[in-house]
Amino acid sequence: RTNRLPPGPPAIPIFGNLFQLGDKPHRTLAELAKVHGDIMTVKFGQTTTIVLSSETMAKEILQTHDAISCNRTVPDALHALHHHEAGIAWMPVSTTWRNLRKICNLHIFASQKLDANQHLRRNKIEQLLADVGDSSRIGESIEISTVAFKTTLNLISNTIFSVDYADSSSNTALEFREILQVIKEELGKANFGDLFPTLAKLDLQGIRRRMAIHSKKMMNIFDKEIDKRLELRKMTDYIPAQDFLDTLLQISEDDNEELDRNLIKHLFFDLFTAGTDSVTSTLEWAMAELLHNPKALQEVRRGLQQIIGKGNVLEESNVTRLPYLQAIVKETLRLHPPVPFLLPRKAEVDIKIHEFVIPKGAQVLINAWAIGRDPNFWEEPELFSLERFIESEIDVKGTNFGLIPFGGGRRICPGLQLAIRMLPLMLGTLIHSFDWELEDGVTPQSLNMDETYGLILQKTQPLKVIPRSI
Ligand code: HEM
Repeated sequence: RTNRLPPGPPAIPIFGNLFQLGDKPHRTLAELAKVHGDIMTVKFGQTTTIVLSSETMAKEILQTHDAISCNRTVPDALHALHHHEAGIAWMPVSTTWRNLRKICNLHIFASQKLDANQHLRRNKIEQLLADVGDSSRIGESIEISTVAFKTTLNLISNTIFSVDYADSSSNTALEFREILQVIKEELGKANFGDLFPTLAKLDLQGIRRRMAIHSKKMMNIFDKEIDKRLELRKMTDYIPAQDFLDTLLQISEDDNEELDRNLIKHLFFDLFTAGTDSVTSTLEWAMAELLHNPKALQEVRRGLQQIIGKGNVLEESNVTRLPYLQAIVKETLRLHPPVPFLLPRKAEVDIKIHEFVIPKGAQVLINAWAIGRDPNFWEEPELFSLERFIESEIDVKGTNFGLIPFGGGRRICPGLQLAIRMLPLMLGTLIHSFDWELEDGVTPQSLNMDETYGLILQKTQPLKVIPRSI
C-alpha cells in the first residue's frame, strides 16, 4: 500500500502553516506527536500539509529526498516586495540561492570570519553585564527575554553593520525595532490567503499590503546603512569594519552580477527576522531550565569557575573546554526548538517514504519538537539531563536526525555557527557573573514551564529573575 496517508485530526490553523487542536494551543505539538504517530495529513481549505514526527521520517526528507523537497511553500505575507523571490530563506533552490548560501558560508559564517569579528560581540556582552549589574545593585527583577532580545539584536546588528539596533537613544534603532515587531506580528497572523491560495491576491485581511509598507521601511533603513558605508569606503584612509556589510559590498564591487544591492537588503531582512527571536527564545528557555534544575546550574557554574576563574570574562574560544555549557544549549534546543516545525518545505513531485506517498505540491512540516521528545530515540525524553550530551557525539549540526533544531539538508540554518557562538557566550556570562533568584513565592519546582506556540515557541510566562552579583 503505497498511496495511503493516515487521516489527520480536526485541525484549525492558528497562523499561516501551523495548527491548533481543540482549545489548547500549548498542547498542540504534544497532541500531534503522541496521538497521530510519525506521519499525519492535515487538510484545510485548498492546502494539504504532511507533518512528520520521527527521526527516520525526518531523515527521509532532509537527507534521502532533500533534492525534491528543498523548496518552500511561502506564506502569502512574504510575497510583499517580492521577498519570496529575493530572500534566501524563501526563494527556490537556484543559482542565486546557491550563490547566497556560498557567500554566507564562506564569507559571513565561516569560523575565521566569526573569529575576526568576535570583538563586536564581546562589546555587547560587556553591555549586557553592565545592564544586569544595574538591576542587581537595586535588587530589581529582570525579564530574561527582554535582556536576551536586546543583546541578540545588538549582537546581530553589530555583526552585520557594527551598530547597535537595540540602543533606544537613536531614532533609526527605535524605528528598526518597531518595524521588526510589526513584521513579526503580521507574519504571525492566520492568513486566509495561505489556506485558499487562489484567493490570496485579494489580500482580504490586508496582511500583504501592511507587510509591504513595513518591509519597505526596513529596506529604507538598510539603504541608508549601505549608502553611509559606501561613502566611507571611498575615503583613502578607510579601515574595513570586518562586518558583514563590508564583506558583502566588497563581493558586490568585485562582481555585481553575483550580488546586487537588492539581494543584500533582502538577505539582511532574513538574517534579522530569522536570527533575533530564535536566539532570544533559546536563551530564555536555557535560563528557565537551569533555574528549574538547580543541580544542572551548579554543574555548569562549576565548570565556568574552573576554566574561566572568578572575575574573568568568558571568551568564545573558552567554550570548547566547557562541555556542560555546550550540553545545556543542546538540551534546551532538544526540548524547546524555537522553530518547532522548521521552515515549511514543498514536495516537488510525489515523494515515497516508507509505505506512504506524499503528494506533489503538499506542504511538508517536520516536527522537530516531537522528534526531540520521541521515546523511541531518546531515553527518558521528558527529563532535562545534561549528562545525555556528555561524551556523546550527538550534535545539532544536521547529521543526527533525532536533534534537528536547525533543520538539515541543503536548507539547514546558515546562522547555526553564529547562533552556537552567541548562545553559550550569553548564557555562560549570565551564569558566571550573577546568582539568580526567582521572584517571591516561586520555587524551582513551581516555576511555570508552559510553552506557547506562536511563530516561535515561547515561554507562556516570561521568566522574571533577580540577579545578585557574585
Ligand atoms: C537558536 C538559533 C536558531 C535556530 C534554532 C534556527 C533554526 C532555523 C531553522 C529550523 C531553519 C530552517 C531549516 C530547514 O528548512 O531545514 C532556519 C533557516 C534559516 N536561518 Fe536559522 N536559526 C537560528 C538562528 C539563526 C541566526 C542567528 C541566523 C542569522 C543571523 C539565521 C538565519 C537563517 C536563515 C537565513 C535561514 C534560511 C536558510 C535557507 O532557507 O536557505 N538563523 N533556521
